Amino acid sequence: MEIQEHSDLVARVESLGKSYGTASNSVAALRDVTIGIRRGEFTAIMGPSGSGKSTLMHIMAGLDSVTTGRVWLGDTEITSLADDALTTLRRRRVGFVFQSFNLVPTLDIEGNIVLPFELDGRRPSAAEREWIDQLVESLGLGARLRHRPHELSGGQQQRVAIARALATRPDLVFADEPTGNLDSRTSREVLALLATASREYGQSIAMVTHDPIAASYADRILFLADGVVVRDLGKSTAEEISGLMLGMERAA
Ligand SMILES: Nc1ncnc2c1ncn2[C@@H]1O[C@H](COP(=O)(O)OP(=O)(O)OP(=O)(O)O)[C@@H](O)[C@H]1O
Repeated sequence: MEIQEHSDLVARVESLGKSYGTASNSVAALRDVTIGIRRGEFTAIMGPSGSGKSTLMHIMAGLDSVTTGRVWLGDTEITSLADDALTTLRRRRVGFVFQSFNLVPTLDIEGNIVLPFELDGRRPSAAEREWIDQLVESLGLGARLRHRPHELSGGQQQRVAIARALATRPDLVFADEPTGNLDSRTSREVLALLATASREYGQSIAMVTHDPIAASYADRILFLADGVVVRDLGKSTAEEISGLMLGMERAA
């Protein structure tokens, strides 16, 4: 039965192809990709520039359309959902953490963290409020709730973005180079927070990264090359990941 086979997957794509441009001038960003993101895991997506990482992430998050193939978020096939249904689904079931933090500058930290609820036209329930308070506490943001994003350091801003992404307990958090703008010490803190969210709260996370150290925090590492998944690794050290990347570059 399809549902049982895939019940441990929080997102999956089947025979996914994505091309940009016109027929005569077409770029194949993804070619016949079939892959699932496992529930409760922290998955890193790696690969050289132009290998299709962002395209895969955007399609799985319902931010971009497919050329061929099918996409599911949980049990919902999103491939043919109308825009408004997709927007609602994304708001309720997906969280995002970006390299550039993407906080709303005019809102204070509290306002940024509860924004996903506001956008969904509601306020957090008592249980959700408790969860948010717990997140704020564990991310060390308690003293900052009335501050604006520009008053915080980069690492603090990214912690706010993580709190916002986790606040609705989404099925899946997508993190796009979440440490790209942070120094190495702050990067490690942010990565440790993501790993903790996955380990302790069962949060599923898919993170695009170029950085072997960042990927070493993940439970699983998918490597893309030329629009195809070429390796699917379990937890690995930064050295193992670097070695593999070097080998792939030499083979290319
Ligand atoms: N909107 C677009 N229009 C045309 N081509 C695109 C578009 N977006 C991506 N591409 C092409 O698709 C391919 C895959 O791009 P993608 O951004 O997914 O790669 P990536 O692995 O995320 O790269 P990077 O690590 O540099 O961000 C590339 O050849 C890219 O030029």
